[in-house]
Amino acid sequence: MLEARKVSLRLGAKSILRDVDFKAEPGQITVLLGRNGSGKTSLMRCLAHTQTRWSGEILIEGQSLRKLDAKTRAQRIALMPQVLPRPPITVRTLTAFGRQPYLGMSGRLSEADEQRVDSALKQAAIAGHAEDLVCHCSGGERQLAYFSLLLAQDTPVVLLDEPTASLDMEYRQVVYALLRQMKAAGKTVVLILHELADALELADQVCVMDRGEMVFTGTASAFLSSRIPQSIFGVCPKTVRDEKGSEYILFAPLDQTK
Ligand SMILES: Nc1ncnc2c1ncn2[C@@H]1O[C@H](COP(=O)(O)OP(=O)(O)OP(=O)(O)O)[C@@H](O)[C@H]1O
Repeated sequence: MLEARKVSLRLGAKSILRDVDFKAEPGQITVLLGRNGSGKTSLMRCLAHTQTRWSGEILIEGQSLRKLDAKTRAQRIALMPQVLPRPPITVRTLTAFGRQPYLGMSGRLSEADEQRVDSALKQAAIAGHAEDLVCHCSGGERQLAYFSLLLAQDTPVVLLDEPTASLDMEYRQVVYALLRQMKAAGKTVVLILHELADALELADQVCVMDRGEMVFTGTASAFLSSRIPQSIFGVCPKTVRDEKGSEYILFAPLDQTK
């Protein structure tokens, strides 16, 4: 469980977040939506404490985020950032970094750590590239390599900032399946997405930010019956049914719906 109470962030003269309340539950996928520049990444960075200049309160499993030391924090919360570095290290070495918060004085991976690295590589469907350099991976492979790192870190809370950006349909489905596995494992999963239809399909909870404020929190169906699609995203949801009777949500730009 991850909770933010009245979180605000000022950077210089700019007010980036204002009194944001946010709650994400274990065993659920919470999707954070909003237009470009609405404050999603800033909020996620505060939640992971990679941005430390926030005020208010953030609780992780009931404990104040500020009171946790860096090692404990890394055992509780993992962040996959929007921009993924391309270091000249292998995918296996990258994944092994996920075990760092658990290493003892020797700094060496135990047998159990090595097994966790192997299982994370397999789970993220990237074991076949374990010895490839991250800097030589394709965009999709790199995304899966960082998923493998996230899995190896074994935290109850995972935060992902646009984990499917630049991925093709096939890789996107792999990532969505991994997110569902994390949810089934009881993790608190929070992600930022721009694809509304995908977001609604995945989300147990939808949160919408606008100009640094949280303007909507609810289920996908509450989102669809609200004015948010029109007022924030300028689109109108339409339900279409295929010949087998399966329903899909499409979003038409407002000026095409008149
Ligand atoms: N370090 C900074 N200094 C000043 N302004 C910043 C800083 N970081 C972010 N901002 C501003 O904060 C606002 C919110 O940015 P943020 O990256 O959180 O938005 P976002 O909703 O994640 O956008 P996107 O969907 O484009 O990734 C933007 O106006 C951005 O310019």
